[in-house]
Parts: sequence; structure tokens; C-alpha cells
Amino acid sequence: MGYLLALDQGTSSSRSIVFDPQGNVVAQAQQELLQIYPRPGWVEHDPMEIWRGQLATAREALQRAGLKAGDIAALGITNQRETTVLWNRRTGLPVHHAIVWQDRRGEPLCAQLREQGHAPLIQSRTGLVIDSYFSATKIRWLLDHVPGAREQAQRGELAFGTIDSWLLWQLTEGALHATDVTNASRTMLFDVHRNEWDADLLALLDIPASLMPRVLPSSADYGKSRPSLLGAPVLIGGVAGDQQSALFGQACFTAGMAKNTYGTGCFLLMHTGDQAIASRNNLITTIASQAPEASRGSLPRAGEGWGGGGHMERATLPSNAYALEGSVFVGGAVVQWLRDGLHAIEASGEVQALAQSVPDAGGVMMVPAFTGLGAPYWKPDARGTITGITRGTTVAHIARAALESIAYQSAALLQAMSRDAVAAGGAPVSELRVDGGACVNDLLMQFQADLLGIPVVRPACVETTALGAAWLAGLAAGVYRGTDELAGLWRAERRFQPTLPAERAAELMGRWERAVRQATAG
Ligand SMILES: Nc1ncnc2c1ncn2[C@@H]1O[C@H](COP(=O)(O)OP(=O)(O)O)[C@@H](O)[C@H]1O
Ligand SMILES: O=P(O)(O)OC[C@H](O)CO
Repeated sequence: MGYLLALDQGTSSSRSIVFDPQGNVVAQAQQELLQIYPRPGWVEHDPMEIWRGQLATAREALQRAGLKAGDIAALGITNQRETTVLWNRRTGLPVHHAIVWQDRRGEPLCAQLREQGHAPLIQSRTGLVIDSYFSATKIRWLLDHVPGAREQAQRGELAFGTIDSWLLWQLTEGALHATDVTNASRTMLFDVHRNEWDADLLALLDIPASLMPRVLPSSADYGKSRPSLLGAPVLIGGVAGDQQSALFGQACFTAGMAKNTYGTGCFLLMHTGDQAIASRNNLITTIASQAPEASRGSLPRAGEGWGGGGHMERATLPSNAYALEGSVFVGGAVVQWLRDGLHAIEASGEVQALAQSVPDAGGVMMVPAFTGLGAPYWKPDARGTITGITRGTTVAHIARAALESIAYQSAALLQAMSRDAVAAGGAPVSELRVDGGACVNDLLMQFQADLLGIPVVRPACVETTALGAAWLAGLAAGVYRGTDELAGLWRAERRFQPTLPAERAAELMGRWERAVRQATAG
């Protein structure tokens, strides 16, 4: 008993991991997910494939762990965020493929909203900048383009959900249409201060309120999975978007704690406590996972404590926790480019040896703006540059500059966050916790610490996304007493201490900013 099952539904695959109560991985299973590209800029997933794949990996992980559903205290869901599904409440069938977060088809509507001057309203209510990344314009596209969808929605026959809602619906065989606050905060329709769907924004986007799921804290009693699915009913105790789940799994529970996930892109989140900081540096304000503390008494339940309009009764809720978020579009992807585009290496793991074969980048600076630059620059038209090349430049210098570019972009983001935090009366970030596929690269992590002038800390368990969901579920099931206990379970594997003098780091960041200006000029 006391084992926890995390369902981690990501963009490229569905995974399930069984953890023991100490947070060790007992077993896992994974299935790739088909990416559907109907047109340039459009990305879709098949919601039924998502569900079947997720269920299959959950069963497989249990089997590999040699456990039965009855040994699992609770399961937690964590998911690719913003990705949008509309389905029929009666048949349970999706009306269309899921529109994935990367999909840009909502851009014309976003441009219209910007032109009409709605950005300040949307930022103040949702904490977000207007972008087709978020769910709102994806829902609107489906209502406008799927034959009959708007009429069915008006009759209350359709349900909207991000992937967590879709999995909850399937796990409960239609008994529960719900989401958690972190996922709700990525729709561009949720008031992150009042914790409810925003009637003004729903009206502005012409989206019927009847589509929207109920919103619960990230750690709550979501009911039980249907017995036939895993062999016995399992309590669903945790739900969080994957980046917020990773923040939780890194035990970043208080203001000023931050994590960076180095995957294809990088996602940096800084906890800001109960303060929703409005960024002056184009960062996003988002809700961090809410967890009940032991002293709070009984947990909110899916079946009770609800306002009729699908909003939470604040009396039953833990107070909100917030984070600032920024993302780097090209992170580990620059290593893939070295491999597949330049053929400089055969496997990603070779990049460290190649980069280490030279003492530094030899004055070479790479800005990998392959698809524009994200926060804090927001330059969609920027394109990649490599500058500072001399007759002595080798492929090793290019590889080193490519790795360093991941750290430069992340440092620019973290410094912007620290400026926002300080302007709001808080403290700058004092240590960065890291995870994701590229955090295994010691050279990159050391350079990151050098640029930032703060320790970069890699945890013993780098499966932080899944661990966060497992911990949220474990709190709901009473496996843990509170976040203090979880903070005690979190272990560092290695701390990278900064070794560069602050002036040298500032000089390097100055060179980086000059290179960015070159990449964005003209
Ligand atoms: N040793 C390494 N050094 C730097 N980058 C690496 C290394 N190994 C893998 N990567 C990069 O990490 C990324 C994969 O990380 P992962 O967390 O699995 O990404 P995602 O979740 O976005 O699919 C790839 O872009 C890959 O190039
Ligand atoms: O599934 P991932 O790791 O690519 O994460 C996707 C993010 O949640 C998108 O916002």
C-alpha cells in the first residue's frame, strides 16, 4: 500500500509511472503519440489514441511493478497543457481531433483581439498575453468550423476539456467533467484572482459557459476510476498541468523557488507565493498547484462544495498559489539540430564531449531563433544567427556555442523573473532546480550556474513532472501530511556552484544581448 500512480500525458508520448511512498520510481511504461499535421502551423492529436495509450501504459506500469490496483493509494494526472478537446456528453465521442498547444490556427482571432485593445483586460483577468497557444481560440475555432458544433454547444450537449479533463471523463466513464486550477489558468478564459470562469471573456469569445468543466484544486478528491479500467477503483487525488506539476515535484512550494525544465524547449517557472505578479517583462502569470495542508481539515470533493456556475466555493479551498512562467522555444532542440541538421554528432549524448574538446566557444555566439524568440523578447520574426566566427573556429566551438545558447536564453528569462519579483517587493531567485532530458549535461548545467551566479541543483529523481502529480495524489489520499514532509523527501543529486566572477558573467550576458539585437534587427 501507499504506492502512487502518475499518468503523464505529454505532447510526444503518454507515460505512466508507479512511485513508492518515498518517491522512488518502481516501474514505468510509455507509448509514443501520433502527431497529426493537417496544414502548416496546425498540430492535432487523436483524443481516443491519447486515452487508449494512457490506459495501456497505466496497466503496463502496474504489471511491471508487480502491483494490483488495490496497492495504489491514489493516482495523479499531469498533462500537456492548453491542448483542447470538445466532446459529446452523451456519446463521449470527440467532435474533432484535439487541437494541440503548438497549433497556430487561432492567430487571426488573436490578432483581432489585440487590435480591438483587449490585451489589458485579458492580462488582468487571466495573467496571460493574447496568444493562440492558449485554449480559448482553439475552442472558438472548433465551434466555428465543426459542422453542428455551435448548435450542440448551445443545447448544452458538448463538453470542453484540456487533456486532464478528457482523462478524468474517461477514467470515471463520464461521471465527472472537471479540471484543476493550473490547467484552467491556461485557457485564457479563467479569472485567476477569483478562481472562476470569466463571464466577460466567455462572452467576448462567444463560448457558451455550459461547455466549461468544474474547477478543483490540484490535490482533491476527484472520485474513483471505474473498477473495470485498472482492475479495482483507484482514488484520483491529483491533477496538474505538466509544468506546474514539475514545479511541485521539485518541491518548489514557496515564493522565490524556481525550476527549469530543459526539454525540446525550456519551461521556467518561479513560485510567487500568494501574489499574482503582473510581469513588466512579458512573462506569464499562472496558477501553481494548490495543495491542502494537514491543518485544513477535509479535502474538497468533486461532488460537493461547488457553486452552481461551475466555480469553486472559496471557503472550501486552499488559498491560491501563483507562479511566473516563461519559455525558451529552442532548448534541447538546438542539440537535435547539431545532430540532424549539421551532422556534427551522431547522438545527443555526444555533444558534451565535443563541446568540452575546446576550452570555450572561442568568441562564437549562437542565437537559435529558429522559430523566433520567446519571452522575454517575443520576436516572432527573429531568425537564428551564429556570430564571431574566425578562421580558427571549429565544429567544436559551434557545438559549445549551441549548448551555451540554451543557458543564455534561460538566464535572460530568470533574470527577467527576478526583476519582476524584486519590483513586487520579493527576493530574486537564489537557486535554480533543473530537470528534463538536457539536464544530464554537466557542462550546460555548470555554465548555467556561472551565468546566473546562483547554484543550479539537479535532483536525484529527475522524473519531477510525474512525481509532482504523484505527490498531489498522495496528499489527497493521506499518504503525506503536507508539503513540509514532501520538501524533506526531495533530494539533490548534484549542486553546480557558480565559479565565474560576477563581472565576467555580466560581460557574457552583455555579449548575448548584443547577439540577440543582431538576430532581431531588420
Ligand atoms: N546529453 C545531452 N546534452 C544536451 N541535450 C540533450 C542531451 N541529451 C538529450 N538532450 C536533449 O534533450 C531533449 C529531450 O529532452 P526531453 O525532456 O525528453 O524533451 P521533451 O519532453 O521536450 O520531448 C532533446 O532536445 C535532446 O536534444
Ligand atoms: O508535454 P510537454 O512536456 O511538451 O509540455 C507541454 C506544455 O505543457 C505546453 O504548455
